[in-house]
Amino acid sequence: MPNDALPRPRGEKPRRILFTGGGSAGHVTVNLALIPMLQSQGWNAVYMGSGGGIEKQLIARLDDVDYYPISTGKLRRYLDLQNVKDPFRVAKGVFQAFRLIRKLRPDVVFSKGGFVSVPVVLGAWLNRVPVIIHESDLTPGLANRIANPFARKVCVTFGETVEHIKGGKAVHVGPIVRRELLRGSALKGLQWSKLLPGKPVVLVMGGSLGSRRINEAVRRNLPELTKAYQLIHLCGKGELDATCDGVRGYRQYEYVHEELPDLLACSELVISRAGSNSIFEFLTLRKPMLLVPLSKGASRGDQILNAESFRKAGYCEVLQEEELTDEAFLGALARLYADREIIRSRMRQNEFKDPAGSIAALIQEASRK
Ligand SMILES: CC(=O)N[C@H]1[C@@H](OP(=O)(O)OP(=O)(O)OC[C@H]2O[C@@H](n3ccc(=O)[nH]c3=O)[C@H](O)[C@@H]2O)O[C@H](CO)[C@@H](O)[C@@H]1O
Repeated sequence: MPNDALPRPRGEKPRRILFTGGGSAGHVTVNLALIPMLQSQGWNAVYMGSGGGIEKQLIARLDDVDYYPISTGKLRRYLDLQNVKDPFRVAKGVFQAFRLIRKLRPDVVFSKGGFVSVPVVLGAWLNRVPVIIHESDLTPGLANRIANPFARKVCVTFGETVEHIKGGKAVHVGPIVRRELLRGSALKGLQWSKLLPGKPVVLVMGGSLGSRRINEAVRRNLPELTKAYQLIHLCGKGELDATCDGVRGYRQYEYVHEELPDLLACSELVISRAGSNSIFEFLTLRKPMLLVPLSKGASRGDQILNAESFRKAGYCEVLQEEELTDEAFLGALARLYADREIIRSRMRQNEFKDPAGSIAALIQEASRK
């Protein structure tokens, strides 16, 4: 924990904002986009998350953001011995968050959700610090549903989400996309991945943690896939497969950071899970997508709804996990490639009006009250 966690007299400049959110990158990347923007407007940003989660690693890559780890428990939907211990961990987290927030005295808390955010929201509420929540999925996650009564506003990415948010707190702002993603260079992407110009590149991204189902489908079909495409496969931590290393036109990486903009720029199509941040990034960059949403058995089914909304808008092909045969997979990708221009023209009709600016305005407003 940083040493400068000292009380700060109210009214002293700059204003301080406490961010939280974690568990997977999808609960952090919105914060990664907002933090530099708010810092440039004079805010002092601090972060509260778990001691060992991905949020800690991702926030460490930013300048001037002090990180405060707290105890946290997972909100599981399945039976597990940890379920007995976790309520105690969450209670400890609430206590830690309460004390830290009393010390740090932020003007406002911005929560991107994920299980680690619940103690922080409660700690803020107990200190009477205004809370703004962000929900990027079509239906709210469990953490955000628990946090809703303690929040002033809930910013949402999908228009359809407004009706799922209780208390009339929803504000439809649209997707928050990291600015650097818009500045990719196709040439650099090809050079970095050592792929060739002229043959279409498909980027495979199974969400921030990777997806075994997608990884297996891609690797099983490599001989067929590499006839038509080159592949950049972001397969998730611990999911590299050394037996595919020499395959011509195939590159695999566990997770990429600053290379992602260039890799996206050189990709014609994307195969992905249907995590909300990822698919809105692909939409913003006009990348036709083949989506394989996480099944209801393994989640609350939010990705199925995210994917269905994009399918209706004509941005993607969708295959449910149980439909993921080799024939269906290759067929859907071939259709996507054939339809890529029409899909891109539909995507071009979709313009979002400064979502990050709308959130900044809500943050300013909440911090004044
Ligand atoms: C298994 C699980 O619980 N998944 C949830 C999680 O997904 P997940 O954490 O995968 O979230 P998203 O797909 O929304 O976002 C992933 C983020 O990681 C980034 N990225 C990914 C790979 C990489 O190599 N480099 C990189 O920077 C992407 O650009 C994106 O910004 O949060 C999403 C948003 O609430 C939900 O929709 C998902 O259902």
